[in-house]
Amino acid sequence: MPWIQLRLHSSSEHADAISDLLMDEGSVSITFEDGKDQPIFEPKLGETPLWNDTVVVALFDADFDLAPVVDMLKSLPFLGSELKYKIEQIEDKDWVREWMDSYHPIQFGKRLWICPSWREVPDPEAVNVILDPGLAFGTGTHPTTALCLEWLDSLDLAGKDIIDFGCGSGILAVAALKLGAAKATGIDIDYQAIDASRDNAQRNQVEDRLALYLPEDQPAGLKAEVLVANILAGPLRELAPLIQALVQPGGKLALSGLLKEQAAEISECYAQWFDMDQPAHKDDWSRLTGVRKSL
Ligand SMILES: C[S@@+](CC[C@H](N)C(=O)[O-])C[C@H]1O[C@@H](n2cnc3c(N)ncnc32)[C@H](O)[C@@H]1O
Repeated sequence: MPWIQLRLHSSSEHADAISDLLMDEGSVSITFEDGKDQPIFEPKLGETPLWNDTVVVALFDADFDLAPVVDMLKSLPFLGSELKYKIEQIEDKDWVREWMDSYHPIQFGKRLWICPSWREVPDPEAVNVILDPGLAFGTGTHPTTALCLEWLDSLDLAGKDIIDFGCGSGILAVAALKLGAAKATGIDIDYQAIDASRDNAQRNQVEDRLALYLPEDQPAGLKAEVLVANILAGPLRELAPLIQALVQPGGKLALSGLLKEQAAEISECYAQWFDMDQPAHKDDWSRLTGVRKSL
């Protein structure tokens, strides 16, 4: 069945109220979009922050008369006759099929592939991680994850233990295990990430070598030979004393999730414990690596 879609510009303050009114009027679905390019990094758990310029997108059945709805919106004091809106016909599509079609196997470095379960594995001899997009962050399509996967592929992980700090979907821990790591520990503040990591480890038959913890449950004295953390510059800075203590002397560190302009500051911060390398870049993002000094 085709649909009609009403798009209108609003603010973070009024978007929820408009959404409720449009649902009352008969909209079958509402989504919010960024009206300008204002990325929202790392919302706190339980928070759903909106953009200053939020576009409310409401979907209606194709035969729905939108004129009274637009009149109602124009009568709202916070929208008024200046209301910026657009009405579009939406052709009917198999949206699930469309979404699935947009995911393909991706190669990272020389040996590693991340493959959605519904695709054929391009190279059965490669190190293949089967992973479907889900609620937790980490499919490999984001440059910050890609930088970590390329780094893991470049290491000799055979027999090593690794910590994936901020494990999200578990993609890095599972990839490390499939690349030969003996055991991995995933840590995340989000229950959904712990569940997703467990599911992805099971799908890849490495669950017996993956331990998962919320930070408060993490064992005392935990240390590993390799640590990877893809969690944005703010937490990397704040958690530096904690993160450095998780790496054994001579152990390897990779930090990702920082923008190019943040790399020098974060590198300097970790240089008190690690011999830091030059950053690697992908798009606007940087990855820092280093080796733990024997302090
Ligand atoms: C950008 S995602 C990275 C996911 C995955 N490791 C990847 O590389 O795609 C960051 C993850 O770090 C988690 N996180 C954020 N702050 C954290 C903290 N203080 N301690 C542990 N995990 C944290 C988030 O819940 C999220 O799952």
